[in-house]
Amino acid sequence: MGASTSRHRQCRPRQSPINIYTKKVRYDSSLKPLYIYYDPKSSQRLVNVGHCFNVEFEDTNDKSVVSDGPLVGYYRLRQCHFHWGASDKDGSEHVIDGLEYPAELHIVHWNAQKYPTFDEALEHPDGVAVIGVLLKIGETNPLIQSIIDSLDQVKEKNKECPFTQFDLSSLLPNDRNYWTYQGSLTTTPYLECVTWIIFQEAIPIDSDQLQHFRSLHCTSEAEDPAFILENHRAIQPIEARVVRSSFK
Ligand SMILES: COc1ccc(N2C[C@H](O)c3cc(S(N)(=O)=O)sc3S2(=O)=O)cc1
Ligand SMILES: [Zn+2]
Repeated sequence: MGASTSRHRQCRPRQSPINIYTKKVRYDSSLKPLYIYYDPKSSQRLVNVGHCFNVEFEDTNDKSVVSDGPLVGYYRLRQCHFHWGASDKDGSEHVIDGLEYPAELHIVHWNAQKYPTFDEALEHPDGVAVIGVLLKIGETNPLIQSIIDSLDQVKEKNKECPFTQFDLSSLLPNDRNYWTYQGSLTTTPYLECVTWIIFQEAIPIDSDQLQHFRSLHCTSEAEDPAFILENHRAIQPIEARVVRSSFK
């Protein structure tokens, strides 16, 4: 192994996303069920950030949180966003036994019990918790349609619009079995601060709804238009990590 490779391997040992190879997952009976409460009054706005769109939530209080599961303390809801592909053949970031899903929802929380601000939490290995929900092609998803109906207002990069009363908890799968591992942000600066919690059950989206995501612009109003055709990062080496499951 060359010096640069070994240096690379040593300095970024917990990158995301990864392929979850279910035969190598370790069932952990000490993993508790997740406690998730999202108050629809926490949702504030929809923002086109250039590489995706975020639903942003009020995170100056503890009205919307996740706790228990693999977590110590509670983590405050901050934003959720999606990753997708240029076609329905791929688009998820996490891959299950080599199977790529057409999209993936990320629900981002930060450790407000331990750290004073989100920016501070980003600097710590237990600072952020992201719930990942895989999406599969199926029936029209009414919750996602409520977002799509507002996407025209944020077509270009840096545009935002009010987005209130969004019931994010209705987007979660009924089955709460999950995998968990220590990883990173999947966008720059790839900070290794994330406890990943990936639900085993996928939720439905229809192909037309996904096509709407691809119509968003990665360019601002002042630039020649270009589209966010895809925004999923390639899988990363698992290194010395073990993925744990809450189920057998
Ligand atoms: C260093 O400054 C910052 C670092 C990160 C961020 N965020 C936006 C990122 O796009 C991003 C991507 C996340 S993902 N795909 O779930 O791993 S989570 C997340 S974020 O909300 O933390 C903002 C400022
Ligand atoms: Zn993401």
